Amino acid sequence: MAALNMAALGGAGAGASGSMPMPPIDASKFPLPLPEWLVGNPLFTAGFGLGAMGAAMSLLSRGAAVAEVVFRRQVLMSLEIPSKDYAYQWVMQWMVANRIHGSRHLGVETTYSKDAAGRQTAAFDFIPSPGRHWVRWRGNFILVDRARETKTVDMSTGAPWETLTLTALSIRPNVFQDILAEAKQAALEREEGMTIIYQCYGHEWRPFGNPKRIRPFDSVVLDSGVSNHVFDDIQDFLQSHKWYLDRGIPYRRGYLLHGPPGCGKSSFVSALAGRLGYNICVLNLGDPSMTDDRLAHMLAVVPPRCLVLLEDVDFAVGQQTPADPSGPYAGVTRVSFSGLLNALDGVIATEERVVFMTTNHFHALPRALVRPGRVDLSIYIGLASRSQLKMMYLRFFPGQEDLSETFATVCEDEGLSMAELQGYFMFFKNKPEEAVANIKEWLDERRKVHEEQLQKLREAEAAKSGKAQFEHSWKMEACRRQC
Ligand SMILES: Nc1ncnc2c1ncn2[C@@H]1O[C@H](COP(=O)(O)OP(=O)(O)OP(=O)(O)O)[C@@H](O)[C@H]1O
Repeated sequence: MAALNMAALGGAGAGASGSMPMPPIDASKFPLPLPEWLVGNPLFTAGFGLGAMGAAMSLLSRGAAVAEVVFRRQVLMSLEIPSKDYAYQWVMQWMVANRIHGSRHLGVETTYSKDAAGRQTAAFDFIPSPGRHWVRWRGNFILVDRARETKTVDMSTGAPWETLTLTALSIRPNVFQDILAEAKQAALEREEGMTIIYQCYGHEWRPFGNPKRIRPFDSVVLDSGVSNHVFDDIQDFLQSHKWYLDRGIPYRRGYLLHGPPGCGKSSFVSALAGRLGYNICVLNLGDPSMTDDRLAHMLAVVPPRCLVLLEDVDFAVGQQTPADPSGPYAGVTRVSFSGLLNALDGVIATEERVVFMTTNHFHALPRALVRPGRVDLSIYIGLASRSQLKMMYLRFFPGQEDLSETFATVCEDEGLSMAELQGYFMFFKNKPEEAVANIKEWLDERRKVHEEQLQKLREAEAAKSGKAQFEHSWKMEACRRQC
């Protein structure tokens, strides 16, 4: 077809350049006898010559295309990495580290961090924008094509699908394995000493913010022995995969941390994850877009080496159906209580996971939720005990054993949460004596505030019951009149 077109063009061209003298054709060289008037016609000879050139060029271009295919197949090799794959982000960062060549189209990724003095600094990383880029790596030139799908998007995130295609000469067959290994190693090093917090976006887990520095295990001060008890339990679980499999027991473990607010439930999960070298997937049952199906799905696709943290698990209690209009959280939550039970330990529940649940309302939890299989270990994390008061004081003011005793004696029966204590100590950085000297006054003030809050609550309750009583008597009166 291309050849025909060229010939046709050639003919037209010949017409246009008809004034150029063309050499006469030797009629004896044609396989078929041509009439004399045609052989001597300059238009015919010019068209014939151009047609032959067109055919030759078409052959050449076909040959080049075939040669390219052969070259690509034999000499080049390529690797496709879809954006859904873990390696995608690793390779993007690898490109940043290895500098991108040959492109003026770069994107910027800004990261904020704080130095030791609390100053905020911003760092810019140039990432490859969609298009072709060259990366020089260990003497090899790698062509990277970042292609963005324009017609379809990832329904779970709304982001367009993307693919990275790496192309390299195949003289080094392991080049891609080496690149992936290096990119993965660099990613692991970046994450070392860090905890990644994952949140769900649509139907997948994505890192939330920058990785956080690991919280030291002993920075969460619990009553004596509690931290180590949980740590030993989870260590034992993580080493018992085969034991569970051999006995046909689903390989999963559930922990429930309960107690008043601000006593360290979430902080403890974070410190525990850091000590185990795990990351955390946070699930929020109060998320209005969370449904029973989505909850089950998210628990099924938890990334490796992650603890799942289900905060305020009492949120789903009382919710009969996902959209129960009479449920206590009507219009707020969509996860039904039975949906939660099934996701944790029902037919659809998946294996291989560690779930931490937290609640401030342990007594509101039905037994179906706290039974073994869903909750295997339940731990009370309460208000500051004497030993916690002392330890917390010593964390802020190391070496002040005597003062820590005095401090603990004053606060012992006050029902302080660790969060309150932390807030108090922040006022007295490096002033251990002042922290002790001011504590009585602070406690008096705190009692006064609590008393005021309690009074307001009582008044609100009284107003509510008064209104209810009035409504009740009004209805009774209406009923009596009707009768
Ligand atoms: N036991 C503790 N040891 C050290 N710090 C603590 C402890 N408990 C709480 N804190 C501090 O108090 C703050 C709140 O703690 P955290 O969120 O872990 O409490 P929580 O029990 O999960 O509260 P809530 O039930 O309201 O979610 C954090 O800044 C944390 O550092």
